[in-house]
Amino acid sequence: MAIATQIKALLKSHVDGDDALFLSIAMQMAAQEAKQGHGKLAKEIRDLIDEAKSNPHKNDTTPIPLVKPKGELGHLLNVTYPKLRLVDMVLSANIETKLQRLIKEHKQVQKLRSHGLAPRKKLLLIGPPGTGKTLTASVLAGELGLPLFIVRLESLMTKYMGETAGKLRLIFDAIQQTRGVYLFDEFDSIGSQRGNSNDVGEIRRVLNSFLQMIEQDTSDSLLLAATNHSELLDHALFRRFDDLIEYDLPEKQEIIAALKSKLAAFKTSKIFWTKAAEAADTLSYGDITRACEDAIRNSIISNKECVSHSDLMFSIKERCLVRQKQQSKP
Ligand SMILES: Nc1ncnc2c1ncn2[C@@H]1O[C@H](COP(=O)(O)OP(=O)(O)OP(=O)(O)O)[C@@H](O)[C@H]1O
Repeated sequence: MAIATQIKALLKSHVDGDDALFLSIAMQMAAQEAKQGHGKLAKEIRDLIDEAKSNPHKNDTTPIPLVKPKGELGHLLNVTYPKLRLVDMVLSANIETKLQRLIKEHKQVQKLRSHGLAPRKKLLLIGPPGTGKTLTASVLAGELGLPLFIVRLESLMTKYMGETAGKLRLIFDAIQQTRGVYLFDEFDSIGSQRGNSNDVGEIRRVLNSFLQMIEQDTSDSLLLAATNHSELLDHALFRRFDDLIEYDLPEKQEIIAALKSKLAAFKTSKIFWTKAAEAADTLSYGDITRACEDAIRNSIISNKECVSHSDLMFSIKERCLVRQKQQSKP
């Protein structure tokens, strides 16, 4: 049977991501077993080595098999397999740099680990609605070939708040067991420092459980928390995250890029992009997406072959009115 030093060497080569050394130690073990008369075991090890050689890990982002949470976990997590890429987003230079760095770190996780380091993996995403926080989670999952798990907060925060810490435990066990991108959307409902006076003690307990679990997490999963209300977050939370990404409404050039990208699926006649961007300057990316979809939909329904400048301006103005009404609500 294999001796402890060989097992140690095997594990070390695995941690270092040194496949050649791993297989060579395994070959030595097969030879040793054969010498000791364990022919069947030796053959089984050699067959496994042959299989590993003919099917090497291509890189660290080999897609993992499809998973679907079952039982209680199925109520808490919603899984998808996004195919989106960074190029599908319009990004400020600052956010793009941060996301590219994160993707590189996760694609080269073994290299970092061989130096005793871990990739950045706990991100706090803050910013107004429709500015790309959820889209970022999809893009990271798409770029890394990982499943995206969105935590269903309405199932987590039941009226029986005492159950919430147990449910959080289930989620953190899944984070450990299944590598993926895990998004806690509307995170302020857990991370808030306030709460109404009845449940403030319970919310505090849930927050403390979350803080403990995030601190103890040693998985290779990415853990994202997104909120539109960073001002409500407990200050203790900020330092538990490896990076903070701040989203904002798009600037003029970003609006133009978003309009062009969202209209790309349909023909357009001459559009005055700067004028359209000026009209849309209070809108989020989410609103711009809807305005473009409205304009395309209207053109199709009216049997037009393309979206004209006035069609687009009409849809943008409609969206601006919706936004104004939302903002005037108390
Ligand atoms: N940076 C972006 N580039 C291109 N499209 C974007 C971008 N951000 C958002 N969108 C578009 O807007 C839609 C809504 O964005 P998303 O759901 O990511 O917003 P959010 O910040 O998570 O909002 P909320 O806080 O309301 O959940 C996306 O599905 C996408 O079509």
